[in-house]
Amino acid sequence: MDALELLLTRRSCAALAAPAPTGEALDAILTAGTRVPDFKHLHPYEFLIASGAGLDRLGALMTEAARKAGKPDEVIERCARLPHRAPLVIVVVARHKPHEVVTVFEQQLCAGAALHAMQMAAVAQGFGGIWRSGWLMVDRTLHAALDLGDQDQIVGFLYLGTPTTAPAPRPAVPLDAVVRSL
Ligand SMILES: Cc1cc2nc3c(=O)[nH]c(=O)nc-3n(C[C@H](O)[C@H](O)[C@H](O)COP(=O)(O)O)c2cc1C
Repeated sequence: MDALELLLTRRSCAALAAPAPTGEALDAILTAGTRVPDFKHLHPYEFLIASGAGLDRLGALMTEAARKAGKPDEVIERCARLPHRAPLVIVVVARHKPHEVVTVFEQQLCAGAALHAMQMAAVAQGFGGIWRSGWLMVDRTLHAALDLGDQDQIVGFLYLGTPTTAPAPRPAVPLDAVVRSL
């Protein structure tokens, strides 16, 4: 797919089924995540991959986080199923690298860019995906369970798989609503 066409027509897809990207396709996706703009090349990110039994493990950690957070029963019960909305979930983490110039925020932006680059690399290979967040993205119990430090931050859950429905084209944002000449 032409790069500009991909950028101008991209859609997320929440309706995802097997097969998930594996092997060389998955390697290309992960590599795309490492090709993003990265001030001082700190690679301030980590990609945690869950598929198969890994989805169950991630769901169990989310369930435990919901329990510890005192969430209502229906929220706790739903957590185990959350990761199973796609055959592959990549938890994208901003892994803080202490640096005298590059701030925590800049490192988080880099990790967010990595997430989107991976989503686009998946689409370019015929797969689909969606960037998800929610309260679990900022829950420190889940962070600790994933062996993340206090300065680390999950920036999103990238759900990937094969689209079961083709998303409709998205209405264009009028440029004059978001662009201003200085
Ligand atoms: C930081 C971030 C967090 C998001 N969290 C969610 C989410 O938890 N659930 C969801 O349905 N969409 C979420 N979205 C939006 C979807 O990723 C997607 O952009 C949206 O469904 C619109 O589809 P489109 O990308 O094709 O326009 C999030 C987007 C961003 C950038």
